[in-house]
Formats: sequence, C-alpha cells, structure tokens
Amino acid sequence: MSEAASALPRDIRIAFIGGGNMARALIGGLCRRGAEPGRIRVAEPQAALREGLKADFGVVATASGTEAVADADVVLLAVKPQVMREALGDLAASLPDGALLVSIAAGLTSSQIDRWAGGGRRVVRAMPNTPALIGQGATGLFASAACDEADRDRAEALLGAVGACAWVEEESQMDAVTALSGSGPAYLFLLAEAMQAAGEREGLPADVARRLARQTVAGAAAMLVADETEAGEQRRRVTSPNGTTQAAVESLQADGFEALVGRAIAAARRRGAELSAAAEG
Ligand SMILES: NC(=O)C1=CN([C@@H]2O[C@H](COP(=O)(O)OP(=O)(O)OC[C@H]3O[C@@H](n4cnc5c(N)ncnc54)[C@H](OP(=O)(O)O)[C@@H]3O)[C@@H](O)[C@H]2O)C=CC1
Ligand SMILES: O=C(O)[C@@H]1CCC=N1
Repeated sequence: MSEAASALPRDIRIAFIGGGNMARALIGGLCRRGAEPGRIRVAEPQAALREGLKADFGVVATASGTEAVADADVVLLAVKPQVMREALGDLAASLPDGALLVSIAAGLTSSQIDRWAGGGRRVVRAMPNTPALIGQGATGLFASAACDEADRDRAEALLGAVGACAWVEEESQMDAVTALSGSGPAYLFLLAEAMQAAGEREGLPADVARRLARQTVAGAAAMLVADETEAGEQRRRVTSPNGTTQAAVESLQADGFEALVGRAIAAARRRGAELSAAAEG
C-alpha cells in the first residue's frame, strides 16, 4: 500500500455524481484533509442528503448533474451500479472534454463507463471503503489504457488523501479488491455485532458488552496499523498455551472459520461480475 504519489492540488475541481454513503465518506475525508469545499460539487437527487452535505462540509450540492460537472477536472461517479448507465447517459453531453472519470461503482468495468459516457474517455476505477471518512480508507485502483501517468497521479492523490492506495494491473482483480476491502468494513462490524451479542448471552450487561466489543475490535485493528507484525503473530501473542484464546480459536477453526471467510469473499467477488452483466440490461 502506498501513500499518495503527490498532494491533491488545491485548485482541483471535483464533481461527485451521487451524494450517498460512500460519496459522503470521501467528501468528509477530503475536507478533513484541507480540500477546498467550494471546489467540490455534488449532484444528488435527495434534498435531505444535499442539505446534509452542505451543512456538514460546505460543499456545493445541486440536483443537477449538468451543473455539478461544469468545468470539473475530475468527475467521481458514486451512484449505484444499477443506475450508472442511465446517470451517464443523462450526463454524457455535459461532461467536460478533459475531465478524468473516476468510478467507484462495484463491478462496472472501465469500458462500460467509457461507453456509457459517450466514448473516448479516460477512466480510473477506484474501490474505496467507508473508513475514508476518518482518513483510514483503503482503496484499490485500476487505470484504463487511455489514462496517462498524470491521470494515475491525480486519482491516487484524490483517494490517497483519505487513506492508503494500491494499484492493480489486471482489471478483473478489481472484483477481488471490492470483495476484500470495499465490502471489508462490514465484516468487521458484523464481528463486533456478534461479539457483543455473545457477551450479552454470557451474562454481561448490554452496555458493558457493547463497549468492550467495540473497543476490542478497534484496538486490535489499531495494532495492525501500528506496526508491520503479521496478523498471525499478533494473534499468537494473545494466545496463551492451553488458555482461553486457544479454546476460542480452536472452536472457530473447527467450525470452518477460514473457509467461511473465503466463501464470503468469493461470493462478493462473483456479485461484482453479476452487477456488471446486469447493468447492460
Ligand atoms: N457504501 C460503500 O461502502 C461503498 C460503495 N461503493 C460504491 O459507491 C457507489 C454508491 O454507493 P453508496 O454510496 O453506498 O450508495 P447510496 O445509495 O448511499 O448513494 C448513491 C446516491 O446516488 C443518488 N443518485 C441516483 N441516481 C443519481 C443520478 N442520476 N445523479 C446523481 N445522484 C444519483 C442516489 O439517490 P436515490 O437513492 O434517490 O436513487 C443516492 O443518494 C456504488 O456504486 C457502490 O458500489 C464503493 C465502495 C464502498
Ligand atoms: O455493497 C456494495 O455493493 C458496495 C461496494 C463495496 C461496499 N459497498
């Protein structure tokens, strides 16, 4: 994983198409890192979301995609895969010629994005995740053949402002990236939910179980970034011989924990390919 290749230029104009959960996380992260809110425009049909983005970050929010993309250097496509084709069809004629398109949509290929945007576009696919909101994102990136080094630098500066980035050279690998890190925060939240529920079943008051489960997941995650020690070694340091952790880990492994995670990530990867096929309609 790398830090941003270069700092995000202060005068860059970014248009977000879609102002939902992931756009909000990215916008919040960018503003937190000093991006100029007045240079960020968001097209979002829901008035409540527009008002929230304006109030929280001071960005320009509008219902009109055409208005949002006018003069944009980068157009960040943050609508659901199922509506991307229609959204780009509406926008194609208004997209500035030189604008770099950055799609964060799961599954959709760079050639689909290019075709729906009218053709001849430079497209970067990016797969961020919601911890971008607090500058702790992880983003996988792929650049289409039409992109040059400056496009790659620009995309990495944008996503690198809200966390770590890693490029893949094969576009098909973006579905695996999505399954691992795009969806990944949900797996950790599910673990926190399950640990909290188990703590309650073992007799802890709900508020105590909640606090301990959340801080345990957060503390363990922080240790993974605090140094480069492998996760397996960090796990071994918790596991006293014949102790309580060993009993729990052996129970998880006997129940097929690794295979379960593997199947879940494969299911998410396959879903990406399905979303791409379905979007052709
Ligand atoms: N959530 C996540 O953790 C991640 C999501 N992504 C990707 O980000 C994209 C957005 O996901 P997410 O933020 O979760 O989805 P949301 O539904 O929260 O946000 C999408 C927003 O786009 C709006 N919208 C629909 N059509 C248009 C249009 N033509 N122009 C402008 N805005 C429009 C939607 O409005 P309405 O609801 O009224 O249709 C909605 O508010 C998806 O492609 C997803 O694959 C990528 C990485 C992580
Ligand atoms: O669930 C989804 O499809 C999106 C993509 C990755 C995270 N959320």
